[in-house]
Amino acid sequence: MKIPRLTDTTLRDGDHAVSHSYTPEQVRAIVKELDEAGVPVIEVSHGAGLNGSTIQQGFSTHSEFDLIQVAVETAQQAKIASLFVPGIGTSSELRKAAEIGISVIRIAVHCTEADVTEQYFRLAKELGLEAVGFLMMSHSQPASVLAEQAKLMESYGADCIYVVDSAGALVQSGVRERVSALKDALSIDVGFHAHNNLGLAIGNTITALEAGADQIDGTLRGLGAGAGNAPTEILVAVLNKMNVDTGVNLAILMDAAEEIVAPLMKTPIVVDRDNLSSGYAGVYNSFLLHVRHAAEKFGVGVSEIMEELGKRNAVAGQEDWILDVAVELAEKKGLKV
Ligand SMILES: CC[C@H](O)CC(=O)C(=O)O
Ligand SMILES: [Mn+2]
Repeated sequence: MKIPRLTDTTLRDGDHAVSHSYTPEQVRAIVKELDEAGVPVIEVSHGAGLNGSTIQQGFSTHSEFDLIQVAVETAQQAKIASLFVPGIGTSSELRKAAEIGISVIRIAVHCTEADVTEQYFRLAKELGLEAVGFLMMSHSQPASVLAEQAKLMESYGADCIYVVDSAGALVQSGVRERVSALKDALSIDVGFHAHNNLGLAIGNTITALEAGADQIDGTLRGLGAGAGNAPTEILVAVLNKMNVDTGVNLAILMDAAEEIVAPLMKTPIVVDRDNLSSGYAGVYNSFLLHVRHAAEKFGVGVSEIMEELGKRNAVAGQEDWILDVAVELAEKKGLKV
């Protein structure tokens, strides 16, 4: 197995889990430890990417550009990355983040919408950035479709394409097929980003590496959206046991996870019934809060609503389906709506 490049996204995916409340002091403390540990890439931005601080995505307590600036100033060896979702972010935020000093931009779209990324890959390359494609909700399409989408991104100038298991819905065979298909189709790096809704974040990441992935993601203590991500410290521990030397200092990561990140958690990151339902149904975790409200209001189960949304292939932006589904389920049960 080759030595993967590790990106820690505690300060981006983890931003969802702390309700966008990171402070400059917290960013400084986390970047300092990750950098000293030797983590090569550290991602910092609103959880939904640059310019995500809105009523729809949730307002941030501090300007993400201030947080990115702190990260750039603190890191001695690590590259600072940001996430960019076309439609949420615009060229102007991408330019500003590049000016502040990020080195890597990760451009994320639903996994059938690669065609909207062309202008942003081209701009990223003009700005001298490393550009990574992020195919979100990769469980929802077969490997062949992902490979076509990834090839489009490669043609726009991407340096790496990630299979992103946004809903934590993939099992190991699904990861293997998808990563292998991208490895066969592309001549650039392939990455894998896990969520833990089925309890498989670490196992799936190792499977991705066995299938040839070059880059992987983690977050300290698994802090991330939904059931969280693959914990960076556990990934390094497991890779050490497998004699894959990432060069990252495990002791520093364990201390940072325990002493800096664990105290930030409002609730522990666990695979509870609701997170498991969302992963099992393959529904993105941003639906969960609204599904919980609808379930309570109409007297139906969260898992029943999730199952139906999964059957309808709901993707981010279709949250308005939740009420229709809850009402239909309640009516079927003869409940008053
Ligand atoms: C809204 C962006 C999203 O959180 C990206 C990501 O990490 C994922 O899809 O898992
Ligand atoms: Mn994620």
